[in-house]
Amino acid sequence: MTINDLPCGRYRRVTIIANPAAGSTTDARIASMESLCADLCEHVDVFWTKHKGHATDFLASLLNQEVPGADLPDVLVSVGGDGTLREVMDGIRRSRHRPPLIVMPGGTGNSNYRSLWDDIPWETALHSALTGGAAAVRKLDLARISSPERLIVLGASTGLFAAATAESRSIPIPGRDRYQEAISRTLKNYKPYMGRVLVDGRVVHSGATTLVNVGGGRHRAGVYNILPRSLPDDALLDVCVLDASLPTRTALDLMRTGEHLGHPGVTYAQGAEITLERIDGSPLQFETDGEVVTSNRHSITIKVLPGAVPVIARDQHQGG
Ligand SMILES: Nc1ncnc2c1ncn2[C@@H]1O[C@H](COP(=O)(O)OP(=O)(O)OP(=O)(O)O)[C@@H](O)[C@H]1O
Repeated sequence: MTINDLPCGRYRRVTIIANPAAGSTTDARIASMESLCADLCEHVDVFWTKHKGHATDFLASLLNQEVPGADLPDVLVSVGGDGTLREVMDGIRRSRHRPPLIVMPGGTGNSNYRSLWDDIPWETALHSALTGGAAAVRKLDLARISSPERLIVLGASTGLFAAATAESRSIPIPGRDRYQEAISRTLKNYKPYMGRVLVDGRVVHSGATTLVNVGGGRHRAGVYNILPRSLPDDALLDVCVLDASLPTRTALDLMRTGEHLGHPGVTYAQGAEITLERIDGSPLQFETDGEVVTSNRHSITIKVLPGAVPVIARDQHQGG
């Protein structure tokens, strides 16, 4: 069979990378995805990760093969949550051969999926991505922090969001409701911290800080459109700071529709390098892509990696 004989004529060989430990990645869902791919492509491989970091190692080895004529995938599918996606993107970024990536939901918050596909049913998104109907390849910006080096796909946050991410790990509720519950529990005793935010070296905020979110993706926790101006491929990071002058519950309600912008107590900016500092002597608690990072640091600097990985996203879609 040649590529022109295929039902879609677009991709020949697909590799699905699935994390069995992610919130909603089940055998049944992977079997359905494999079957849809098999209808549209000649060859489908499924790789189940066995441990943390496995997806990165697997892809860095698969996509760096030098064997002439090696049967490399010409499209990849990531199934898991935001942590899985970060590991997949890290593997692609380290590779010579970089096929486009289709992001499928299989996690808890699935914010990246929402940013790229507007939460349409995954069957529709996967079909569009494989056939090219209403979908396009875009070179997604990523970000990184150093010491230790860490890739960021969706975003990083401090304050309330970082504390709620830590809280969420012990809550046995599936899906996005877990983060809602974590935020409610965290809010009961939450105290803002004294912080400063610099964008490309310019101070945009200094004082009592409820949370800072940098991305990346428009949504966090799957439901908060905290960075409504974020574009996936504009070579800029967006940052939103919520200070203590706006009641937090009001701010969270407004964030669901992105209407928090312009309110007193909300600072929004864009740049290539964002520094988040805690200035009251305590360590800065932060998370990246849904994972709390334990450190004694008082500041982190996040730098954009423009156009780092090709992803297939909904066409005409502006989401970040
Ligand atoms: N086979 C495995 N067993 C255990 N952990 C794994 C395995 N493969 C990957 N992991 C780790 O599982 C963690 C959780 O995955 P992920 O973040 O994708 O899911 P989630 O937490 O349910 O989703 P979300 O980010 O949407 O909240 C990641 O940190 C990843 O490194």
